[in-house]
Amino acid sequence: MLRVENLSSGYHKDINVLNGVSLEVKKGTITSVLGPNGSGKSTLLKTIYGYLKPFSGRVIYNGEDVTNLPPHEKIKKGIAYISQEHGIFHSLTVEENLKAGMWIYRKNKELVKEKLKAVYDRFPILKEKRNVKAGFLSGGQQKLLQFSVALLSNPELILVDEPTAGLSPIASEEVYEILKELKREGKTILLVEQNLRKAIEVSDFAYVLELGKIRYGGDREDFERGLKRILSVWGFEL
Ligand SMILES: Nc1ncnc2c1ncn2[C@@H]1O[C@H](COP(=O)(O)OP(=O)(O)OP(=O)(O)O)[C@@H](O)[C@H]1O
Repeated sequence: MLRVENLSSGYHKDINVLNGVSLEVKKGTITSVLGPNGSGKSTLLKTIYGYLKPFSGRVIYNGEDVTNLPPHEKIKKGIAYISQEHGIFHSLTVEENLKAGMWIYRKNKELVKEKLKAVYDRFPILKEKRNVKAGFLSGGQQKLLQFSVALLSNPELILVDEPTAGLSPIASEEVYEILKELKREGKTILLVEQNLRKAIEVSDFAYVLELGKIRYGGDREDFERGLKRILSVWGFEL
């Protein structure tokens, strides 16, 4: 579904954060990108989504070269992005955030109502808090709202950047459950996650990124062999 070919990218000309990254995300899978802090995981998602223009390389989505499409065009193609911190407006209520996310459907009142109902059926807590400003929600509830806004466009592929960063263990568990549920619904997920044990548990494939290069890639059985050793070199326990 998604193929990243030899992607190089960064924030300043001449300073590469990604140095020729290649990877593949198969339809219906959860694929993780793991790696130490600063290895370029977030930069990779931002480049795939179009927030950053790559220096070289290509992003192929469903056979089409989408390398230079900006984010709003990526959404139309069926790609969504859930960033670490952004994506919701703290001064707007839950419902206002959802409505803002449905701006393009605003004239179709029935559709807006239907989509709101779908969100509230999936996450009843958001219905309960629909008139609360997003900034007053707990970290876990804000994450649910972020997922809900991203899902409004009915994406096929969701890029998710460290969804459990700063969350309590209980809220994190809820996020992993959402990821598994989305996979069961047929969505494809490219995940950057700090909790290696959990990332591997929910993933079909994983790649290890180090200093802007893919050092390793494999499926869950491979994790047990090579990957465990690589991760232990960084001092991570699995
Ligand atoms: N907006 C920015 N401007 C300049 N440099 C940046 C910017 N964002 C990240 N970088 C640099 O790019 C490199 C990779 O950062 P990135 O956030 O992609 O890493 P990461 O693997 O996601 O790390 P973490 O796990 O800490 O989030 C780092 O050296 C970082 O300092």
